[in-house]
Amino acid sequence: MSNVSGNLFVVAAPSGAGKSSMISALLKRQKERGNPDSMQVSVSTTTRAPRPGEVDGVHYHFVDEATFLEQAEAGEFYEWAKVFDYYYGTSKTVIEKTLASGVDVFLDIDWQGTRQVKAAYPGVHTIFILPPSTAELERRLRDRGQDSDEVIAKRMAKAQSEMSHYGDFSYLIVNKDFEESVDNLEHIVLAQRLRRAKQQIRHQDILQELLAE
Ligand SMILES: Nc1nc2c(ncn2[C@@H]2O[C@H](COP(=O)(O)OP(=O)(O)O)[C@@H](O)[C@H]2O)c(=O)[nH]1
Ligand SMILES: Nc1ncnc2c1ncn2[C@@H]1O[C@H](COP(=O)(O)OP(=O)(O)O)[C@@H](O)[C@H]1O
Repeated sequence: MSNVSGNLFVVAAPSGAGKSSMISALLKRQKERGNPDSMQVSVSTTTRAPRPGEVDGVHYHFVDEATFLEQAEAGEFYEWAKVFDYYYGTSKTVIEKTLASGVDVFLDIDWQGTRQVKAAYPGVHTIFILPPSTAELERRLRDRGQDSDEVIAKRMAKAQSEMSHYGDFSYLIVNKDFEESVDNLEHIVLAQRLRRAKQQIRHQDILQELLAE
């Protein structure tokens, strides 16, 4: 177990901008570099139905509304929000344990959840992903081939208001060229990891000096 705690990152975007693909590509790169355990994506709980190919416990913890509200009432979520008619929430204990073990954690959450996380954890690094245009966003949602026309229309209708929250975030990536966008995400993550490690090592030095009589 590392004595340097992990960094918390929020990656938000309008649906279809590419955030899940970018996070997966970053995790794959880390694995290929022999660093597979340095970062994790938090698995949220949701009342949305699984899409074809989505696995319970891997993509989401899929629960019914009564279960979700019970968990929310019991304070089990770090943050939660209603997005596109469904509830979504982040488990508190998993985040705390993972960060304490020195692993960076990614939250793929919306702007409402981001506000709650910023209030609870001011050290969080927040990243917003924009598509190059709204026409391209719609193309990506269609090409993903996972949602009905009705669902896509609903997501497109909300995209503009979601994108209006980009100013709440510390970093902005326009996901045009995919590999370039993953490079940008990786640079942010590695720079913050280095910064935190330096800070924590320095804190240990200071503490040693103070206690060294
Ligand atoms: N607040 C909050 N938002 C979440 C959580 N999990 C997912 N979301 C957001 O809910 C929205 C819809 O997610 P999803 O149904 O997987 O669709 P997708 O983003 O198009 O793949 C996205 O903006 C996600 O970032 C969560 O735990 N909390
Ligand atoms: N830079 C890009 N250029 C073209 N297609 C992309 C790019 N980034 C992501 N995509 C595609 O767009 C679709 C939506 O991406 P996804 O990661 O599921 O978005 P989100 O998680 O933000 O909803 C997927 O089919 C993905 O392969």
